[in-house]
Amino acid sequence: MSTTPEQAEQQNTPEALWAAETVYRPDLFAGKVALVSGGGSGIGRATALLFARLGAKVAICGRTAEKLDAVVEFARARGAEMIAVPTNVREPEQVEALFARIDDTWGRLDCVVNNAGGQYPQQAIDYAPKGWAAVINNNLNGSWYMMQRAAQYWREHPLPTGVSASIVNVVVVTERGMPGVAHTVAARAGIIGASRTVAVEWAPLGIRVNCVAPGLTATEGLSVYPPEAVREFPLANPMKRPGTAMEIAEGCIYLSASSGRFITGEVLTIDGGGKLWGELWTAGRPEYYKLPG
Ligand SMILES: CCCCCCC/C=C/C(=O)SCCNC(=O)CCNC(=O)[C@H](O)C(C)(C)COP(=O)(O)OP(=O)(O)OC[C@H]1O[C@@H](n2cnc3c(N)ncnc32)[C@H](O)[C@@H]1OP(=O)(O)O
Ligand SMILES: NC(=O)C1=CN([C@@H]2O[C@H](COP(=O)(O)OP(=O)(O)OC[C@H]3O[C@@H](n4cnc5c(N)ncnc54)[C@H](OP(=O)(O)O)[C@@H]3O)[C@@H](O)[C@H]2O)C=CC1
Repeated sequence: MSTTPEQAEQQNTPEALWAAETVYRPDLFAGKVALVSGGGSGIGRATALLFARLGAKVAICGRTAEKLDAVVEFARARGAEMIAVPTNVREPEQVEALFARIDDTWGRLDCVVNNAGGQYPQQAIDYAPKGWAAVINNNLNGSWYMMQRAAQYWREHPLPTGVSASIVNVVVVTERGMPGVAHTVAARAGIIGASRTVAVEWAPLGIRVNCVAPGLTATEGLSVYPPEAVREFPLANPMKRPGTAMEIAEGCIYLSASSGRFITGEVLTIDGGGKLWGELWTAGRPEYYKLPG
């Protein structure tokens, strides 16, 4: 990769993220509360720290308490208000407890970035039913439980007139084939479809619902991909580099902030042009598709 794993790791440290340049003004989210799932690492951590830098009170969730605690400790040491709520988004009762904790702590919620997710690379023809179900449960059902609970929260606790609530679902690019991850493409296409429909149903509640579709992004999440796939990842887009967690975070902020106030039901693709050109073999390139020489 033109961005090496070491460079990606350096860009993704909390220190580097906190110091990274941003176009946004520091009080953009003053008085507002944001929830970021999967906030203990990668894109979720970058988004949570950016919300915090811009004045939001932030709740982060994920399954691993240690990862969340490290982010919270870092942010609090810099004056931010942040809480960690260990949560498996696949479990509706844990999602319920998460929203109760936010309500008890701040009595308000403005923005949800529904970023938690994951999959594993394998040729689709070999997926075990349990593996397909795990990915669908994580990325379709888990994301849905979070969206639905957020909407219920805003139905019970409407924001002041003129202030919209925002849900941003982090998905994948679904317009093109993505060999090796058909299960996640299916799950995320479901979330995109649901988002377009509830963007209409929930507009009367003042809720905007959008998606961000990252292209290949250098995070610790890429460690599950085989080395031959990772070597080819620069071929995934015409810019011939992976995106950074900060580049995806800034897109999530754009849709969450007042900059997104007339945008709902949309998918913002941040992929360096990858859906227009490039090759992505997440489980390695099969013999049939090997290039001559
Ligand atoms: C446009 C460009 C897009 C680029 C896309 C490609 C790049 C994308 C990158 C990312 O999204 S990285 C960020 C996300 N991080 C991850 O994906 C890593 C985490 N992944 C996981 O945690 C798992 O994949 C999971 C399935 C989501 C975890 O669920 P769970 O804990 O319930 O699963 P397991 O108990 O581990 O496994 C259940 C079941 O799943 C099958 N399975 C799991 N891993 C594999 C594997 N590596 N190979 C084949 N099959 C797998 C298997 O059936 C498991 O059952 P058992 O065999 O264990 O009984
Ligand atoms: N990096 C990339 O190239 C791309 C990433 N994406 C998507 O972006 C999102 C962030 O990925 P990225 O930052 O790269 O990778 P990470 O693996 O760093 O982030 C995924 C986060 O989600 C959390 N998570 C996973 N499953 C659950 C669950 N069931 N409940 C709660 N939290 C969960 C993980 O924490 P824990 O394991 O502790 O629960 C982790 O913090 C994911 O949805 C990913 O699929 C989409 C396209 C490309």
